[in-house]
Amino acid sequence: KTFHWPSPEMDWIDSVLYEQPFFENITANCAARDNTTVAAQWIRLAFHDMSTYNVDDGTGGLDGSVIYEFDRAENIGMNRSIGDFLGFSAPFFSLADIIAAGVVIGTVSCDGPKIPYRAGRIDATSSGPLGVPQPQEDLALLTERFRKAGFTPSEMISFTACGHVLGGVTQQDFPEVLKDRPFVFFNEKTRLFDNGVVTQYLDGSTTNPLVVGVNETMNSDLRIFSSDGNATMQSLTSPNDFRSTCASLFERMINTVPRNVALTDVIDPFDFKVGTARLSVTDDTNKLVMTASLRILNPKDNPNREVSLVWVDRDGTSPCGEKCTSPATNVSQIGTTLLTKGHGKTALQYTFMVDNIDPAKSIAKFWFEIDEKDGSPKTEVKNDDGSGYVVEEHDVLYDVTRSKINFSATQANFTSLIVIAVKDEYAQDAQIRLQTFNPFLLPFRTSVLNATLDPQFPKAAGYSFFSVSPEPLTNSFDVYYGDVVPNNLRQKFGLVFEAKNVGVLPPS
Ligand code: HEM
Repeated sequence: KTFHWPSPEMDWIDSVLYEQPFFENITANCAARDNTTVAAQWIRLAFHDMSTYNVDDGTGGLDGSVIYEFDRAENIGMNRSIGDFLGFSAPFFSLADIIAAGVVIGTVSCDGPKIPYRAGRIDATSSGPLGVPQPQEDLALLTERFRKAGFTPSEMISFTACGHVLGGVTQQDFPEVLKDRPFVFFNEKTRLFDNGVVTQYLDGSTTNPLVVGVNETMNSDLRIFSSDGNATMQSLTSPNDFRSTCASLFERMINTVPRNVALTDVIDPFDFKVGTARLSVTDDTNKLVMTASLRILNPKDNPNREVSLVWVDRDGTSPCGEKCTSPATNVSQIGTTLLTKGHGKTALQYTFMVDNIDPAKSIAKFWFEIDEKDGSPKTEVKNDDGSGYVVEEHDVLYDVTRSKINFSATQANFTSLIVIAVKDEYAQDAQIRLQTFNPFLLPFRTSVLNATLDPQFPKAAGYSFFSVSPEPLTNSFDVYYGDVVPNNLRQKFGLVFEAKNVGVLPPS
């Protein structure tokens, strides 16, 4: 299981799911918030976003339209968690994709089952139709709402039971349901994922406010759970069956997308993952430097292992004898809860820095060698087709050595200066354009900016340096040489966080 490198798209999505602490930290260990849990808020948000689906014409579904629907009565309380989803998106990773990832990551953070994840959702640009089931509605209307969203009457029961495993009812949102307390969990015995919502309902001990509330009209869980004489609820008493039922219904929920949207294959953690190979110009030696990384899944415990990056230059030869070999400069254990608990895997990340690269010959291709130092043959990691990792671009580089990012004291804001190195022979009259992406403002913003020759950076190693400052909170960009058309794309998905110079924004 590996992608054909380079794929900045797969690299990024995989890292949000399996490597980065930032998103999962919000829900780590089934974190509590606003009386409930973050995971419960995320799952409810996804459900409400998905509820605009119309199975009859294949429109709506999980499409991020919820951001245009916060003022609806059916979405009361929904905007409490939307801020959690900002900052992770990219032109190929929509708000809807990260909301879907929230279901997968949130569920696992509360010890729930692993849910397969696909990306590729497309964000709506306006609100969808009404359609979220509400507690005061009668059984016929609730059943119709679930049918319209693609669920049978029996699935409606299981799905609602699974949805109401985590979290509960907030009085401020539903004063008709809760009269005398600020909040009640659907299952008061645990905040974690189990089937108490089913067993307590069946044995009569439940405190679920949508079952035993004083206001019968609002007891929608009771109406739904009992709608087939409890047959479906009785089929969910085995904890394992319940987990797998919920995993597949949550998977259906996050994969309910408009008919014209094609989701990717399931994105499981890759066995070997090669990160971005970033070439830039050193600031003092007139040479190039390249950083790269290799993640190994489920490595044996072996402190003697040696992992090297092997490379050849653009003459197809090697300036260091038979081949150039650079040992890893660092190794660290990485992995989110979704990787470790969800998939039962561990991972080691090896990072590399090749310096002193002759700019005239650069690096044409690299691969990795893993030597366990136990007499077994070395493992070569050479892309999915065995061809090695080919560095295509040498003339227009995202120069992370000169680029700079400035964070505000709280880290809530940041600006950047992005520097692009252009080979001198292409620099004269060059049109360097950045298509930038800001995933912190809703709806997300794309802009096209011109980078201009920057006199503060003298020519070096045969390159001239162009720079531009994107709007604050821009997290990523694509670099074009000429007009913004596919053929002119030179650097895909540069992250401003790769900039080597980190500064502080003056207080505003
Ligand atoms: C007839 C169907 C349903 C009705 C009428 C309904 C209604 C409600 C209500 C009134 C609340 C309390 C929200 C608040 O106080 O802010 C709630 C919470 C919740 N619902 Fe549902 N729900 C239904 C089905 C589902 C389904 C299918 C899911 C599936 C994912 C789901 C997920 C959740 C979650 C996770 C919470 C807890 C939110 C929190 O603690 O912040 N619900 N639901």
